[in-house]
Amino acid sequence: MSERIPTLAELHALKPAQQPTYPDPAAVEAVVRELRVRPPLVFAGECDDLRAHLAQVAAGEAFVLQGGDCAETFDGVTAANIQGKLRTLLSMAVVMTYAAQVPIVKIGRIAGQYAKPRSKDTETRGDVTLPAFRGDAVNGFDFTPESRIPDPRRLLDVYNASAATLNLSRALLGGGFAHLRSAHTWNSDFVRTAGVNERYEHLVDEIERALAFMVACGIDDDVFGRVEFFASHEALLLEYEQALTRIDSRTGRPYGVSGHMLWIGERTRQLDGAHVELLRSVRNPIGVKLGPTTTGEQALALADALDPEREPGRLTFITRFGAGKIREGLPPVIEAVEASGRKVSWICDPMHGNTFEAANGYKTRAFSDVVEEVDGFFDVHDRLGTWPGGLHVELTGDDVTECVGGAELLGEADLGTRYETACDPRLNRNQSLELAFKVSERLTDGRIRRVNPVQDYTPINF
Ligand SMILES: O=C[C@H](O)[C@H](O)COP(=O)(O)O
Ligand SMILES: C=C(OP(=O)(O)O)C(=O)O
Ligand SMILES: [Mn+2]
Repeated sequence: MSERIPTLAELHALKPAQQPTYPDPAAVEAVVRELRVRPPLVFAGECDDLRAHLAQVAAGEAFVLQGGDCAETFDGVTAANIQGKLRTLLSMAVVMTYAAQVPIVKIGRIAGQYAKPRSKDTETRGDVTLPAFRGDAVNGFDFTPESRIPDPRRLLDVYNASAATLNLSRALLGGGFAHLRSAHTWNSDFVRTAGVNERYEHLVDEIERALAFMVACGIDDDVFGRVEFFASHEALLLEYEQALTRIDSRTGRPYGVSGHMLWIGERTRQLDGAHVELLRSVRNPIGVKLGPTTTGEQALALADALDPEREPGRLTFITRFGAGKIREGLPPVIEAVEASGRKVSWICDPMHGNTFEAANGYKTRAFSDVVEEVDGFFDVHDRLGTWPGGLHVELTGDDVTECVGGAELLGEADLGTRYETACDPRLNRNQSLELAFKVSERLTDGRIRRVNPVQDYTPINF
């Protein structure tokens, strides 16, 4: 890990991919100056806590649930929207914890997930071609020439939106919203889907009985009232991320303070690239997305660059091979990393390798492909004797119609009913919960090492 924060000039000299071309460099400098004096959004000590939890994941003693929007939007910073996502994540986590009896490390794709890498620089509608939408952090979603011009002042809006989102999340999760006794209410206005919902209600009934039993035994159930929750996003925009990289006063070492966990995307993980250069300098836990072309050699080189000290919990590989490629493509990558003696966390993103365009033009994913990739992920790890460390998904708290399939049997003709994503199609609440049940079935395959959450994972967490 390099201990010096690279300058923006040094990073730009590395010709970073997927950066906006701002029309006014002076405006960018002014924004960066302003960001540099804003308070950190997260505390470095919290990043250390998450790294410690991820060390347990790498050791096969905990499982990660990481989820949220593909692209957060400024309009989406409302209480209802944030609560909806948290409720979805909490209900998934409770299902997975109860069924699998393994601590679930809860990480949102939230409070910073505003910038998008794109496969094409432009978007064409009819005979009009404009710059692609790159997330609210960069330009506007409206398909007009003015709106698509990158505006650096949006980075200040990202900071403010992230601060507001974190503030509400911290208040809710520390203030009773996440108490296990409330588990029924997280699901109370779900669209009733036969099977999934009943299963959830049944499970929560059992948890309530267990809680009542513990209270009767004299255990204070306040310990089930708080949830540890972490924020993560793709560290894509160098101006924003570098301006929010600070020296921690406790340790004198650099931390990215825009989120607890930062990840490098599939399109920006070049070994000699600017994103690797910036993130190797910070102490946060770091993720790297690995797509279907990844070789064992590349993964190992990334691990050496980003985690030279082999620090437990430092590095997470988020694999997104696609349902049809994971069984062939993932084993050599895991084998190469394992053979080096490294212990990283392996997380499955079953979304990004499974995107396709429906006949009616909607960008979508099939729930069956998502499940197939998750199954492939568990099968590969089972076969290699490695620990399947977690799940990374794009989801929302709303009953949207963006991914086809699932218990509601959404078809391509249904996609237009409620298609609201600003970028990639997300699982809706029912599909998310259904996936949580599938994952917990795989986690209970008789393979998990049972741990005692009270002794091995503090603070107490459901
Ligand atoms: O969220 C991820 C990427 O930005 C997205 O998958 C790219 O999508 P595109 O192919 O529509 O640009
Ligand atoms: C861009 C994303 O993924 P990837 O880098 O894996 O394509 C994403 O997570 O939204
Ligand atoms: Mn996405």
